[in-house]
Amino acid sequence: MATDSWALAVDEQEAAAESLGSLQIKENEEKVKTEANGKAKVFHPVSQSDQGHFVCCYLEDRAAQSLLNKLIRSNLVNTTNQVEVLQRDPNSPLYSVKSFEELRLKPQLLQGVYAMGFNRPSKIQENALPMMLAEPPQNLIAQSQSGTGKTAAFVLAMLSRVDPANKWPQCLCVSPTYELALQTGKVIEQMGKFYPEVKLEYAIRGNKLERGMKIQEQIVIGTPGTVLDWCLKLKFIDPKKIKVFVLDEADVMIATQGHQDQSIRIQRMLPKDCQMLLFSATFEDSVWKFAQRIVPDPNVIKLKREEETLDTIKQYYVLCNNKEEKFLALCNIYGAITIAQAMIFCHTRKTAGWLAGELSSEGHQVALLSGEMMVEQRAAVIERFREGKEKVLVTTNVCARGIDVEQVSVVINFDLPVDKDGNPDNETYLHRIGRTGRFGKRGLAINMVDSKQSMNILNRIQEHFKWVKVPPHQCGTMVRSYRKHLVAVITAKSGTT
Ligand SMILES: Nc1ncnc2c1ncn2[C@@H]1O[C@H](COP(=O)(O)OP(=O)(O)OP(=O)(O)O)[C@@H](O)[C@H]1O
Repeated sequence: MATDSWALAVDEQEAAAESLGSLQIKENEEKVKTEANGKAKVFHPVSQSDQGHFVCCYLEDRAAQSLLNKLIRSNLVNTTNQVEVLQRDPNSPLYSVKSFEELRLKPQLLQGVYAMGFNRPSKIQENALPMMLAEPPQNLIAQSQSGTGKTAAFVLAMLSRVDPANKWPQCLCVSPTYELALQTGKVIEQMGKFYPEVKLEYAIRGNKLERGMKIQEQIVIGTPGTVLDWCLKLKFIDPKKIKVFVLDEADVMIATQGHQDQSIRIQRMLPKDCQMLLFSATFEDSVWKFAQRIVPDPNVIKLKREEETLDTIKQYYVLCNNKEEKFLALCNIYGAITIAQAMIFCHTRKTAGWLAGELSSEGHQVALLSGEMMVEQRAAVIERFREGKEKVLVTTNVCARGIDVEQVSVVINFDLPVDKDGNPDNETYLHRIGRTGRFGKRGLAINMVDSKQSMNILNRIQEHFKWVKVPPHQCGTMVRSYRKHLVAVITAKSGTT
């Protein structure tokens, strides 16, 4: 396919974008005429019902597209002290009053934290750590936005609680997937680098230990099935000696039937006074209630619905008619902006496979990750992506949660997330877009809308999170001033042959 009309030099794009007046942003209007680069253009708006209360920008020529490119680019540029600025803003989830020293961490752990390049704790770290380290130990159910440092928070709690003189597992951390368990394990290794007496074991598929042995490592991280086997069948771990039990991505561990059974069976084997720590970026109401029932007398850190999304992630949607147009729109986006790394989410393995093939034939370095792959293969794909060997990761929901790759600047919902009944999956939406905009970085989330039904899903997601309605005449300035939750339309038809 040709994207030559997108291959404008940056200067040319900027110059065209300066013709601000030529861009028309209208709502509920049947036809918008505009003049750009001296050419008259007719724009065909989507139907009024499609628009809902999103702001629509009709961008069907170079000048208009260039403006959009500029706006998008300006969203992706990070000022050098962005994180520091956010950490001083009381409204930011990265804000903290205290320093790591004031959190009274062991000197070895402080060294580890600083070696990882952390300067100050985030809000969740500042609030949760004193609760997790208090005596006597207290249970905690904690919610904080994606990429705000929950993992680091519970890892520091585990490393602080273990007694390195005791050579048996004392902290057990359960993650929903193999690759997340590996990722969290890496954080434990990095943070514990100056505390070598504390050792870690992975309870994940493929890690075969000799029958009859007892684990000596103080921290065990794993997936629920293997952890259960190691406690119950293989008796590698004595669950009665566990002091801290962490459920990462706790809502999915509770909401998914298989995970719930296994997690509850593990929990029942633990001593009554074992400290329970539950973390996630999202907790659907029913799951939250259930969590409070299974965790005795918990401290609670909960976000308001409107706080769940990050200001630093800008959201757009693209109107298309079918799968092929969605692909075209994707190519246009690639032709228009420089994307460090992107994650593209599809509903089925079949679509993911098709899309990865199409993108590869367009010359993109693409990795494909889906549920039917062996877990070791999946972990290898993520590792290559993390190392930047591939720039695009096409995946299904299997990768929606937790994966932390700093360079991901764009998340694309090729298909919007829906549950098995076809209703919007609000939680998965947040987790997916949270793969970008990690710890103060700016990110873009672009949703492909290809039917009335998918528009309806997007509208319901917007309503669920109480996102702000953007007055159309303010659209351009809103993008510039980074107002919250802007959702604009880029039409799919631009730049096609
Ligand atoms: N205090 C800090 N200062 C600087 N960077 C930090 C700090 N805490 C965590 N980070 C970094 O921020 C990124 C996101 O952190 P982390 O993965 O812990 O977030 P999370 O809240 O667990 O995300 P998710 O909800 O997606 O699981 C990581 O790369 C981590 O190294």
